[in-house]
Amino acid sequence: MITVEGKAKINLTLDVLGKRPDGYHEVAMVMQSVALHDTIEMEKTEDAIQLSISVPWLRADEGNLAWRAADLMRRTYQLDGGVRMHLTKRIPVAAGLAGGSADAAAVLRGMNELYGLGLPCRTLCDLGASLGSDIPFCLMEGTMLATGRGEILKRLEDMPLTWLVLAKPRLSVSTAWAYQNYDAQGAAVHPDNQRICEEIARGDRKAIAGLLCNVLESVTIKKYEVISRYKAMMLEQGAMASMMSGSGPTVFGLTESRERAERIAGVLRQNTDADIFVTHTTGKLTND
Ligand SMILES: C[C@](O)(CO)[C@H](O)COP(=O)(O)OP(=O)(O)OC[C@H]1O[C@@H](n2ccc(N)nc2=O)[C@H](O)[C@@H]1O
Ligand SMILES: Nc1ncnc2c1ncn2[C@@H]1O[C@H](COP(=O)(O)OP(=O)(O)OP(=O)(O)O)[C@@H](O)[C@H]1O
Repeated sequence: MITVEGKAKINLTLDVLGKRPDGYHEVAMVMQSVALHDTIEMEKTEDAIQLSISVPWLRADEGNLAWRAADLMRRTYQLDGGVRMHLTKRIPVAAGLAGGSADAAAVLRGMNELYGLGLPCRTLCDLGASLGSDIPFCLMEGTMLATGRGEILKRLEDMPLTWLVLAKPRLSVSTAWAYQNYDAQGAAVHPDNQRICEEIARGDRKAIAGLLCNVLESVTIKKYEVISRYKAMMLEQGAMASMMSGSGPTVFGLTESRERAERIAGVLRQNTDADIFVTHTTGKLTND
């Protein structure tokens, strides 16, 4: 039996450059992995794919991205067996943190290892991209500039280790809905991706914090005002900067220390009904 991990991500920036003929949007965004992760135990079976999950409310059948990733590997490489998996879910679902993508990435890695396929990361990324735009990033981890529909990745220097607070309101946002509504309203402010990449290369945490920008934020805030409230609370409590991740609704606040992150988390836990996590940024996984 092996145990694999899938880490959550946050978007330091997210820009939408236009709508494509295939229905996806052309994006340019800086993505960052964080330590909050799901764990999947995996062992070979004769032929079935079996999935159990630590929470009852998430489907454990062929609709689950972990299941679909295992099935994709089995079909693509005509494997002569299946896999039994147990998923310990910690990353909030439909939260803008790529939880499902993280699980799929972990299973792709796990099947590669269990079946001794020896596939390089870039092959797993190509396969992963067919299941979801965020999956290639979840395979690479660290700090990346993502373009195309999010699957074209350029490795950046790892962002300097930064503690952060995550606040997940008790609501879920559909990614497709957020992109669709963006088309109707656009955004007044766009991220400066070139500058943030330069500041990441310099390792200037404060400058990075000053450049956070996500064009989907105003779309989701329009429907769920609570997001602005959590942002304001984090800033009042001394976060360097605060922003919604991905299509939301999770809000993250970057902080100067673990102590500050814990303090902000304490205030949010007392004054809101959001799910609150304290975590930190993590670096690259492979030497691609
Ligand atoms: C919001 C982000 O999480 C930011 O990192 C990603 O762009 C979304 O990545 P994801 O959840 O892996 O998205 P996918 O599963 O590939 O797509 C879900 C839906 O989101 C919309 N979508 C997604 C990515 C993209 N570049 N343009 C889109 O319009 C499409 O309607 C698509 O059907
Ligand atoms: N293993 C999984 N974990 C979480 N959600 C899953 C999983 N498999 C399928 N899903 C479905 O995928 C949808 C999106 O969940 P996910 O947690 O990946 O969203 P997200 O954090 O908003 O992702 P992103 O940031 O990539 O847009 C949910 O509606 C959920 O039912």
